[in-house]
Amino acid sequence: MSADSDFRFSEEFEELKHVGREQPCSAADLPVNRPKNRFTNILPYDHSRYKLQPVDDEEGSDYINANYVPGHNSPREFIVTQGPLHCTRDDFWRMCWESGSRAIVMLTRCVEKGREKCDRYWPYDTRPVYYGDIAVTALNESRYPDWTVTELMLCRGAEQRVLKHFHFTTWPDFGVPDPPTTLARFVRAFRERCPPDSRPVVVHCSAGVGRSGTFITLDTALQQLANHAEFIDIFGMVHAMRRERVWMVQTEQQYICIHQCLVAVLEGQDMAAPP
Ligand SMILES: CNC(=O)[C@H](Cc1ccc(NS(=O)(=O)O)cc1)NC(=O)[C@H](Cc1ccc(O)cc1)NC(=O)OC(C)(C)C
Repeated sequence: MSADSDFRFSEEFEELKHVGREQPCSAADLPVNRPKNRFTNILPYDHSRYKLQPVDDEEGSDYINANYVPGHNSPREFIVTQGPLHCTRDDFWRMCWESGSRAIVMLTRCVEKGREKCDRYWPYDTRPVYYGDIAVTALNESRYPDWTVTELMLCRGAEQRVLKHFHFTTWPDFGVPDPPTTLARFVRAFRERCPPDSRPVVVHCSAGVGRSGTFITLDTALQQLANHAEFIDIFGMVHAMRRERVWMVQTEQQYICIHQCLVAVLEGQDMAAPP
C-alpha cells in the first residue's frame, strides 16, 4: 500500500471521499440549532443523529451535534460528537446521562496552538459542578505521559452513576500521535478499563470526525485481531462509519496511521510498555 509514495493508500482513501455526503442534515440547519454547531461544515446526518429528550415544546431542544457510529460490538456502540461548546455543555452532559453512557473518550486538548478546541466541560477538582440539573464530581485522576483517566460521579435527582473519562492529551489536530503506537497503547488501556457493558461510549475530539474516527477504527480493528479475524477491512470500516457521520478519519495520514498501528501490534512493537 505504501509503495510509490503511498499510492494505494491515496487511491483507497480517495474512494471514500463522497461516502454519505448525499444524506440530509436538516435538524442541524435549523436557525435555532446553528449556534450549537462548532463548525459550519461538520453537521450530523438526520438519520443517525443522537436525539436528546425534548424539553416541553422548546424547538431544537432534542438537538446536539452527535451521531451513533458502529463499532466491533454493536451498530450503535459509539456516540460521536464535537467538543462541547460553552453553550452546549449542559446538552452534552444530558446526552451522557440519557444515553446511559459510562465512558467518555476525549481526543483533543481544550486549547491547541492558542485556539479553543473544546470547552472545559468537567470539574477541575473534587468540588461538584452543576451542568443543568446534573452534578459532576471528580473522584480520582490517574495521569500518564500521553493520557489521563478520571473517574467522575454524576448525580441527577436521587440517582448516582460513575463514568470514566479517558483523555488522550498528545494528539495534534489534523495529525497523528507520535509515535503512532502511542495510539494503539491508549486503545488497549481504554479497553482494559472500559466498563464491560453494552452502553454507548461517547467519543469526541474537536469536530468529532478526524481523531474520533481514527480511534474507533483502530479500536474495532484491534478487537477483530484479538478475535483472530483472517482479514481486517479498514476501508469497509471507514466506509460504514462515514455513512453515519461525515469525514470520519479525516486525513490520509490518519488512515495510514491505523494500518501502521495494526502492523506494530502484529509485530509486537512497543506494546509491552506500560501506560
Ligand atoms: C479543515 N478544517 C475543517 O474542516 C474545520 C472543521 C474541523 C474538522 C476536523 C477537525 N479535526 S478533528 O475532527 O480531529 O477534531 C477540526 C476541525 N472547519 C472549519 O474550520 C470551518 C471552515 C471550513 C474549512 C474547510 C471546509 O471544507 C469548509 C469550511 N470554519 C468554521 O466552521 O468557522 C467557524 C468556527 C468560525 C464557524
